[in-house]
Amino acid sequence: MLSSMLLRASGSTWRQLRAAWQPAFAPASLAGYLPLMTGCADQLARRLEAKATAAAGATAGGGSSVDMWRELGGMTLQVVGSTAYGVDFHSINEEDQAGSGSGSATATAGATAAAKGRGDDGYGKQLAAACGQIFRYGSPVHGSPYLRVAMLFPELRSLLLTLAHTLPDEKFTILTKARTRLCNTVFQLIDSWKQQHSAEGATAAGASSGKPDAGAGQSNNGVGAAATGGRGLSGVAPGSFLDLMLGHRQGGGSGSGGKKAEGEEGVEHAPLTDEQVAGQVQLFILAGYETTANALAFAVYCIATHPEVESRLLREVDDVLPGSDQLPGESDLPRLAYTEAVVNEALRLFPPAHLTSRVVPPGETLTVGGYTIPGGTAVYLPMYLAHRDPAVWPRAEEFLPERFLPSSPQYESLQPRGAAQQHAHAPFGYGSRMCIGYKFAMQEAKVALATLYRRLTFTLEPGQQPLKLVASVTMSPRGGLHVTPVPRRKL
Ligand code: HEM
Repeated sequence: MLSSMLLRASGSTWRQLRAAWQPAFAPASLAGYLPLMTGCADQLARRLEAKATAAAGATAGGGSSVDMWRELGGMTLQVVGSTAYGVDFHSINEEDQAGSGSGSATATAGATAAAKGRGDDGYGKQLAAACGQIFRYGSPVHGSPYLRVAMLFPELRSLLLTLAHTLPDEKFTILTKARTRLCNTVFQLIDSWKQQHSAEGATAAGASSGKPDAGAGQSNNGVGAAATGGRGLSGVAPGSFLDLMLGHRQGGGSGSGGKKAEGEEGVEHAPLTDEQVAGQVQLFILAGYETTANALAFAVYCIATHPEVESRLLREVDDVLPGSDQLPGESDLPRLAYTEAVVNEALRLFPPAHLTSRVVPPGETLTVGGYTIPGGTAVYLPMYLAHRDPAVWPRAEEFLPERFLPSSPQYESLQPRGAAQQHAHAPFGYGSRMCIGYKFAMQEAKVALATLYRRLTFTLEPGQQPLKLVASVTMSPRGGLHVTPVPRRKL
């Protein structure tokens, strides 16, 4: 499954996969995900608010410390997991299930109810459990020693994998079992999707063998139903990433899944196989869960250490969302300009994807800073360092969201300088391999901050400043981010 993922693909396979991904990030699809994003953030906000209030009542004046990085991880996993598979992922702490449903009809609560009604609750739990084990035991830090050695010596990777499969240790066994469970569950979902669509008169046969399912178009446009919990007979919600992928391979018919990618007009790609579809859905979660959680945790840290930024953010949030239970809607997004600037500036100082790479095309050379690099060489681009380069960024080490706020009087004086100016801010990379999910991530981060800060502020626990970092595939706060949530209003 891993070998068929967009991230690892190249050449025409990469173009084929990238085209299949595009519809999931079209404006209509993003608008459809919005209620799920705000619903999950609201669920987390209410849980933290209730926890803080209970703790303050128990010990007069005392608060309740939480690891905000972990909490945000539960929320972003719930968002990408539910969006990806179209089933409720149950990854925000179970405690809040009771508390969340009452105040607002959150999308998640709706999806949960729908899932229970349809008996597909089990899918979400199975997928979430398998993903959890894959994240843990697939990482070089917590996983098998084989993975650590493979990270140090990438050229030995295939040999080490063969060895690991022949003589597996306990952690590798857990990882392979979790991957098998995940694959089986996804294939069940794909089969049920096919059954539903063939029951609707479509021809769903042949895709696994690589044959197009021509003419099996779905009639609904699907967008938004993933978020509202409306779902087809199959248990896969229309408008979810899985639904869009399956629709895409049916030759342009299904929902927004049939749209061609930008610049792809006239280009025909072979339909994706079941295995390729399953691989993309898994990558959607892998790529979108921890990166966005880290970005949000870094933003919370930056806000907590800059009271003037916090005051301005709260003013904007209160202005845009004046109603006591109001969640951000599509028309509110352009009005959350300062919130977006806060996310961008946090991404500059703390880019979760701190490093990316390119390979100089074989047979060509690349000249950088007076050095000539031969073809076939891997070149690493350290975004963390580039984002703090004082030759490029005025007041490089300071947290100043006004850099990203054109209406601010400080804007001009804070812009990056020199030849690198155009790509100086690159938390999502650049060029044709730029992060395909960046609009999804920015929308989620922005509405999550607005929804959380509408109810709460966060005070850092002693010892959290300066922030300690750990960098592996992504960069995250070392040991989490420990804060006390402070409710903004009396309950
Ligand atoms: C704050 C959150 C995120 C950050 C910081 C981030 C960052 C990045 C970076 C730096 C790259 C490599 C770009 C390059 O080499 O030029 C990348 C690639 C990618 N990202 Fe993201 N990402 C985030 C969220 C997401 C989300 C939410 C998704 C999907 C739902 C996603 C899916 C992908 C995929 C599929 C690729 C590979 C694209 C390709 O190779 O064509 N990312 N991301």
